[in-house]
Amino acid sequence: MQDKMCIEGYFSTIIYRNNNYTVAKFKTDEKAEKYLTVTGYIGEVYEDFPYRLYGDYTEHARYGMQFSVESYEQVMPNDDSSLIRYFSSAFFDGIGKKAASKIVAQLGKDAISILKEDPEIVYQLVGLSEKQKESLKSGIDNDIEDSVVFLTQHGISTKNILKIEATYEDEAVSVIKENPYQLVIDIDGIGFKTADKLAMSLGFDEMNPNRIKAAIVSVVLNVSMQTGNTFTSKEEVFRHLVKEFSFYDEELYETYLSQLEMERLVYLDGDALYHITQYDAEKGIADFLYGFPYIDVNTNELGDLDRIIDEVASEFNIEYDKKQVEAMKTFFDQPFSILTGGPGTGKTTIVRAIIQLYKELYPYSTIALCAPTGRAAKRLGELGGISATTIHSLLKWDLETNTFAVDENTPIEANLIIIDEFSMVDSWLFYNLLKAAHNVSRILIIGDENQLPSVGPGFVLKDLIESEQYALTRLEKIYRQSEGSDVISLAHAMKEGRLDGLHQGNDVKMFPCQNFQVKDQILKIVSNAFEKGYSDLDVQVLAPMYNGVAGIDALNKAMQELCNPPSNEKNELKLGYRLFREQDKILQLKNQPDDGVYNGDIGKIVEIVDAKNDFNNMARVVVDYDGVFVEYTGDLLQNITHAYCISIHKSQGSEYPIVVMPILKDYIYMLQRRLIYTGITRAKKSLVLLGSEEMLEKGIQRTEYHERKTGLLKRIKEYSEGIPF
Ligand SMILES: Nc1ncnc2c1ncn2[C@@H]1O[C@H](COP(=O)(O)OP(=O)(O)OP(=O)(O)O)[C@@H](O)[C@H]1O
Repeated sequence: MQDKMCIEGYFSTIIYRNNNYTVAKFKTDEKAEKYLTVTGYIGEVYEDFPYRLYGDYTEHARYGMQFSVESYEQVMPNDDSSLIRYFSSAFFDGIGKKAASKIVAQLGKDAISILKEDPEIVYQLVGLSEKQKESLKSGIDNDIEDSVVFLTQHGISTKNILKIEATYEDEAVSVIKENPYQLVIDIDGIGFKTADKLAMSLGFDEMNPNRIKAAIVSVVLNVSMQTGNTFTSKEEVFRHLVKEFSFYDEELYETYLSQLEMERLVYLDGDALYHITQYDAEKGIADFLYGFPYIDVNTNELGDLDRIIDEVASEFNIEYDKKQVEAMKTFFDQPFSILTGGPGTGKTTIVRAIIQLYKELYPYSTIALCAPTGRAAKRLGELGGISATTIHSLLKWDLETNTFAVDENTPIEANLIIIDEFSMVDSWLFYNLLKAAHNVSRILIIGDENQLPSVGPGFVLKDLIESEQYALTRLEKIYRQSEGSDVISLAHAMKEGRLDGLHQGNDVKMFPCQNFQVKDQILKIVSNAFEKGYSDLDVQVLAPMYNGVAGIDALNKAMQELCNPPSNEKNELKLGYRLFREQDKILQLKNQPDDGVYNGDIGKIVEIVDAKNDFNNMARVVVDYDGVFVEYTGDLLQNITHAYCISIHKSQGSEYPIVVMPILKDYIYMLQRRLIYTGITRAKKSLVLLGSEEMLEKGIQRTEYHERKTGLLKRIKEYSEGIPF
């Protein structure tokens, strides 16, 4: 901070504000009315309080000299005029310029610190009404501004300061001084590292119990997030403590674990160690489903179901087979049911029928259709004549705090919830959905049980099915006969560990090639597809890893050259090792619900504005996601990457006309049946596999590899066996 420029003055006008990114007029000289435009992440500021801003002057091509703020702090007013301005500000209700002058005249230039130290002094002031004295006392008591100064001094970013203030209000400084690691627990977005930095600068000891306990909680959560397992083991966490924190005391470790368990930060189940959020999620799911539904469901009208199914069949001009009819009846018979099946087995067909039947049977009821990704939600919405949303937007997720506005107190206002692509739903998200579903009378989940599990911890679909406690319809007959049906046959064979039809079909091709040849082969295939009229959005290359000659990064670079070469007409932006260009195919990496764009969505860059041409002095990228335009600046730019080649995990929930998938020896540690199956079932029309058939064969034989450790099945069983816990 020391080597940064520093200016002092008052904020006068906020010109622009978006997620705390602020452009403001800042008065640097009150008498001369001198203003400067300042930009940066700035929280709530007060007009009548002087501020000290740290940062740099920047010359803006269009708007001239500006000051880019890196951090800021309030300055205690200490001359007559700024003190009078302060005491007559909105902080002190009922105190005007006259009364403020009296305060300053009696207490002098240290008025603020005198009042802070001894607020009772207000009663000794003369010339103020009782009301004014009370107002002075309560206004001065406001500690928030001290916390800004304190946190700034300890290197906490402005963004995090805003979150800390919102959570602790007046208590911020005292909470942090006592235990900075409390931030990890209370503030989403502040991790162990940030809190640790603060603690170290406050002089905390490396072996401070709060530090080691916070480290344990953070390791437990990180291991879960990295592995997808909902729990880890006591031993594994201890190994991390030894390696990363030089903590060797096993006895003390046990003590800390018991304390953390009592504080409800972790949960121990034998040797299995859960982060409390993961335990609560699994227990909460089992608990909710055990008692579901929580309201009376009237099933009297169902006498007519057979007739109405016939009506719907003729309306849609289809003859449902026995299993499909059974699926519909099960849905109406059971409040919670699961529909599973591979591609082309009629899942969509059944959902469409169920929606129609439900509307006829319960014309005044409402249906919430949702899916974990934006793309899947869009597809789902197209079939039922009802709009579908992502689960996150159904629950009104708040990105900043990672909380849901729709919850047990503000529940989902629908009678039926249908969730598609359920294999992608993790345990924590499902729990949050169920918590808000007490007024719902029916839930239907649909998913392909052979696909990869969710990115987040848990394997909910698998556990629910394996528990055998819930109504399940497994669709097996393949109906799709048209384009892409060879892909579907191959997928179904793969489920049994076979590769039927790999060389016979028209829609599936396998070309042998070595890893160093993959790039050229892909470029050839993509060029051929372009010649046939396909666009780069139609062809999706999928790979399981990022590094190496045939990794995602290298393939993206090569494909960018082919699909979107440099041109004078296209603006570019370099971000780290990536070079974005207008017209690039882009992948969204995170959920951004406010912008209507979600993890896994694919779009095209329509505009890149260089920082020097931007009003806010920030580089800007605008991406078009099929009509939804999203603007990225600052940190948000981390949320996009190139999408010519993406990971199989990221492709979950999406489908593409042509999928090209290298299967190479390089990927040996990644290849397993669920991964390959998920990748190939993304192909709607054709699938091109490149590489080694031997690796493909090996991969699909690997079924237990990387299987997740979860506790949901056990929790469900405990409930069904009536074991209280
Ligand atoms: N009983 C049936 N009679 C005739 N065609 C059917 C029947 N059931 C489904 N189909 C047809 O089979 C095709 C695949 O069905 P559907 O799209 O519902 O399957 P899906 O399981 O949702 O597949 P995917 O997961 O690939 O989207 C569709 O064209 C559908 O019209």
